[in-house]
Amino acid sequence: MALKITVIGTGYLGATHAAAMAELGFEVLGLDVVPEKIAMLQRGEAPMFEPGLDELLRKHVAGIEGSSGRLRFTQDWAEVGAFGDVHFLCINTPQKHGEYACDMSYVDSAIASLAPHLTGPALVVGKSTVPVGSADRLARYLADHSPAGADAELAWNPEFLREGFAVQDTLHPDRIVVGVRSERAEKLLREVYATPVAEGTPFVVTDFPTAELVKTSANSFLATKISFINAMAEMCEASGGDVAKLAEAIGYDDRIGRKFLRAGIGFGGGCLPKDIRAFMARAGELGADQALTFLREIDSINMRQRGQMVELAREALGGGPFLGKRVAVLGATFKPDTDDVRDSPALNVAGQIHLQGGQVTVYDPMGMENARRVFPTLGYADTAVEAVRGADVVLHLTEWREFRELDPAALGEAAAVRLILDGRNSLDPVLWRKAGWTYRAMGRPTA
Ligand SMILES: NC(=O)C1=CN([C@@H]2O[C@H](COP(=O)(O)OP(=O)(O)OC[C@H]3O[C@@H](n4cnc5c(N)ncnc54)[C@H](O)[C@@H]3O)[C@@H](O)[C@H]2O)C=CC1
Ligand SMILES: O=C(O)[C@H]1O[C@H](OP(=O)(O)OP(=O)(O)OC[C@H]2O[C@@H](n3ccc(=O)[nH]c3=O)[C@H](O)[C@@H]2O)[C@H](O)[C@@H](O)[C@@H]1O
Repeated sequence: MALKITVIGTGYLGATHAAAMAELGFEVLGLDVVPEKIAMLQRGEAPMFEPGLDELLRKHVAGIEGSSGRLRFTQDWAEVGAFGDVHFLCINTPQKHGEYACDMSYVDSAIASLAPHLTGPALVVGKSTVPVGSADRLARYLADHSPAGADAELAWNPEFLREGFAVQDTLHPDRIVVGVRSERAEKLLREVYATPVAEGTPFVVTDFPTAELVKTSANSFLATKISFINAMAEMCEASGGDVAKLAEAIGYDDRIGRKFLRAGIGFGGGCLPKDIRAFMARAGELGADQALTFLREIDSINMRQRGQMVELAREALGGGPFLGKRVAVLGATFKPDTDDVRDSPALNVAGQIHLQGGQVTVYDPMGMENARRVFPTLGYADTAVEAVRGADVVLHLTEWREFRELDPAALGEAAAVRLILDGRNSLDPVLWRKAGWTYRAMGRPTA
């Protein structure tokens, strides 16, 4: 009989994981503590914008005409405890307020709610990104707080999906990593992931600390590539070089690779920034000073990029205060193809200029609702052209395809001054300059 799977926490990761598990043929029950999310999911609607997810939900959510009926959602812990053979934890692990460390309270609370309801045999599988050592602590908690007959066991299975590609990444991952303490746990996880493994996805079996560290080091490496290229952008800026050409040229070396070498306002989102900070905090606790010092530099280069963008805008406007200047901001999400504005470099830059007296108007194809909620005092427009109307400078801060397809000539009619700063190094300078715009990007020649 097919395994029964529960997914606890149905946000960006969990909603996708639940739908993907149903697609792989399992009976799935998702749980969240936010009633609005459950209500949306029960209607087959994703609680966020993620390409392809609504379609996958509608294909499987029970009660929707023509669906497989394999996917249901609930708020009832007893139902979840009794339902599953494998319980995936997809709970948020944000940065603690005012500290670098990871806030594990949401995961702790979810395990505390689940444990007493488990019926055996039950495998609880952590997917959240956590500080190394957490799985060991949670395994002990589970052993102490689940009913004896439940035979409950913990495994750790970090997730590597990217927002914007979440469905594809979940169904066809680069690799599957599992931290396990028994053959039973490994066997169950091999059963869960039999389809991608049969398609050739590597299945890496390891211990708890390694599984936890694989996740945080993978994100740290990605962050390192971005901060490296941003440091090179500074060198290019100082010497007249072109960081886009430099990235292309070094990227042809297979050992370096071309991905994650786009210079600009740096990385944001609900993961990379908080994950490297949590890694730093944990490195500090463990006395791993090299790791701490190294990651601190990656983080500070990244945060500096946002300030650099503000200074570039100030300089382009002739220096001095932003007071009375009209600034159009294209992009609010932390990257394209998502509505996620968590720790968004674009909103951060927009906010800094606004707080310094600039009259900022933001437009984003998908992130307007979330941006308005977290930054209600910024100005917002319904289209790119409206945002640009009367602007003294245009900042391109999230590289949506819609912005690459804009007609610079038409936009020029709306702007007061044809001045564009490309914070994502992804517009075509030739096209914009041809239409009479002054185009500037960090680490690129001025003309
Ligand atoms: N968003 C992403 O692309 C990826 C996220 N991750 C990791 O996955 C974890 C989850 O991240 P997201 O999905 O982005 O966060 P999220 O905030 O979108 O989703 C977390 C969900 O857990 C729910 N929740 C909180 N406390 C709960 C409790 N006690 N019981 C049941 N549900 C509870 C929340 O209501 C929320 O819906 C984090 O550790 C993150 O670092 C890992 C890889 C990719
Ligand atoms: O742990 C997580 O949650 C996830 O974090 C990242 O995924 P994601 O946050 O969706 O976004 P990325 O595509 O990695 O982009 C992160 C940030 O880096 C920026 N970036 C990316 C690439 C680049 O060349 N330059 C650059 O500034 C993006 O604009 C964005 O702000 C990782 O890529 C995933 O593998 C991981 O699972």
